[in-house]
Amino acid sequence: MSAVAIAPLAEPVPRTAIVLLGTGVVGRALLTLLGTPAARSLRLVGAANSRRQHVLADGVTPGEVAERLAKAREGRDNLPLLAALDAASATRKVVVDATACAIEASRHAEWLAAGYHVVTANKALAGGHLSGWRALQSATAGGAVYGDAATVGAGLPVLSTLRRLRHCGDSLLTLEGVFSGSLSWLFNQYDGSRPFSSLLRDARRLGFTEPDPRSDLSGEDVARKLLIIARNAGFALGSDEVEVESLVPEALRGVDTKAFLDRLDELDEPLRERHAQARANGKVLRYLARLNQRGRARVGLVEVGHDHPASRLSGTDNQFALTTTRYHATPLVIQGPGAGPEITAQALLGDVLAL
Ligand SMILES: NC(=O)C1=CN([C@@H]2O[C@H](COP(=O)(O)OP(=O)(O)OC[C@H]3O[C@@H](n4cnc5c(N)ncnc54)[C@H](OP(=O)(O)O)[C@@H]3O)[C@@H](O)[C@H]2O)C=CC1
Ligand SMILES: N[C@@H](CC=O)C(=O)O
Repeated sequence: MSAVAIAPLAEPVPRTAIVLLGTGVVGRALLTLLGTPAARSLRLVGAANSRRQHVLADGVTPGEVAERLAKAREGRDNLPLLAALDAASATRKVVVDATACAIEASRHAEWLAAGYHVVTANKALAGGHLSGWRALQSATAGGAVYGDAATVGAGLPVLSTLRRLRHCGDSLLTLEGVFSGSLSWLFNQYDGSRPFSSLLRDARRLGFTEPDPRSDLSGEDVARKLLIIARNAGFALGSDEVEVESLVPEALRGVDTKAFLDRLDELDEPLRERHAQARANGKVLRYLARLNQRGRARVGLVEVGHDHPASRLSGTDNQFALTTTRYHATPLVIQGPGAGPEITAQALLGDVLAL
């Protein structure tokens, strides 16, 4: 039998072309998923970190991104990335934002208005000033989709559930829970036997914290999630309307990230005292977020009894208790791991595939 040469199949026009901003812990986990069969309908045409980018309209191999970026010349410009999306002739063009960069987030509305879908783990726009949220609402009116599942609960079905309830005429009355995976992980195991700073180093190493962990400890990241949920529920809540308790000592608020990381031990004594006080009261510490029926919002550290639902969480568990006009006798509770690169990347991939 003679061997028959089979001509390679012409590369089909991809249905969805994507560019990835951010190749940190979440971005890298997404690159891994882009190499799996689940992502076969997608073509990655560019990727960037804060300093460099690599663009190829014919397709970038996800597994080669790190090497390509390392070899690329220094310089960042989003225009070639958007041009690669246009040149791919795909049915859908998607910018995936896996950065924590406020400047990139400030461009989301502009990209949407230009017809690019945006899928984001970056909460800075939707959870920032109300004007940014309003700009997003106007920008999606043209049909481009804002994929935001990763911004709350690292992809737990919170926003999708809320939208579904609203679609049926239900309304959110109150919201309460633990919205931070890193703070959940920290307080679920902090018993005073190990310095808080040592646990925080582990949380950072495991990819649970924000690039600057002060975004978690200051309550800012939790406040953003509360704002995103509240706004999706129809509350036009301004970022200055959330009362936020910061766990970052005054002296560590203005220093740069490196200096902060070098001085983590300064967190230990104040938290040891809070923990001892809670224990003396027969309680445990949990960082809770609350929105009441009058729209009053607060995030902060609370002593809760052992009968409180948040006292029974483990790992990075988030917990969202939604009381609505129809879930009013007991709340609808969504609970599960709320931080980590792999689940967050999956939330991004899910939003891209859902387009
Ligand atoms: N970790 C988690 O569990 C979760 C994270 N998120 C969100 O995911 C996002 C990313 O988090 P994470 O991966 O942990 O953070 P990392 O710090 O690990 O990664 C951030 C990445 O963004 C890159 N970056 C910064 N500015 C720009 C820019 N202007 N253009 C392109 N790339 C840029 C950084 O570049 P460089 O490498 O050069 O520094 C880095 O690669 C954050 O918004 C976070 O809130 C959401 C849910 C859960
Ligand atoms: N740093 C965040 C990650 C997800 O948004 C958290 O701890 O929840």
